[in-house]
Amino acid sequence: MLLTKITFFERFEHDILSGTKTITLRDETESHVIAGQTLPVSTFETDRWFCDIHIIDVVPILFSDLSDQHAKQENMSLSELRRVINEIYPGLEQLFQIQFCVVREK
Ligand SMILES: CC(=O)Nc1ccn([C@@H]2O[C@H](CO)[C@@H](O)[C@H]2O)c(=O)n1
Repeated sequence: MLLTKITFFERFEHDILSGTKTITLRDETESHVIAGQTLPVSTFETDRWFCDIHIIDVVPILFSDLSDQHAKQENMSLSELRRVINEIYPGLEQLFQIQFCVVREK
């Protein structure tokens, strides 16, 4: 079943809107989006809509294969990215990289 919306933690809103965060790494349950889809984005905390994103692609990626390139696309250092993912998805190895661009803003 395709997702019809996606949420992000509020603390990433600025980076998403400024275009410095262009990927998100999710678990399998949150990976059901496809290239070409446009999705409304809201904050996880209060479900406040703040933009629409266009999905560029979705590819599987292992936690252990994360590189500086992924971190750069998250506007973080690699150690920061690994720590953030470990907090959200403790011990999870199989992730999915969703690449996106913002197409409409609040
Ligand atoms: C419930 C919900 O909203 N979940 C998530 C899950 C992930 N992320 C961000 O994606 C990147 C890799 O995981 C990091 O920047 C994360 O913080 C997010 O913002 N929100």
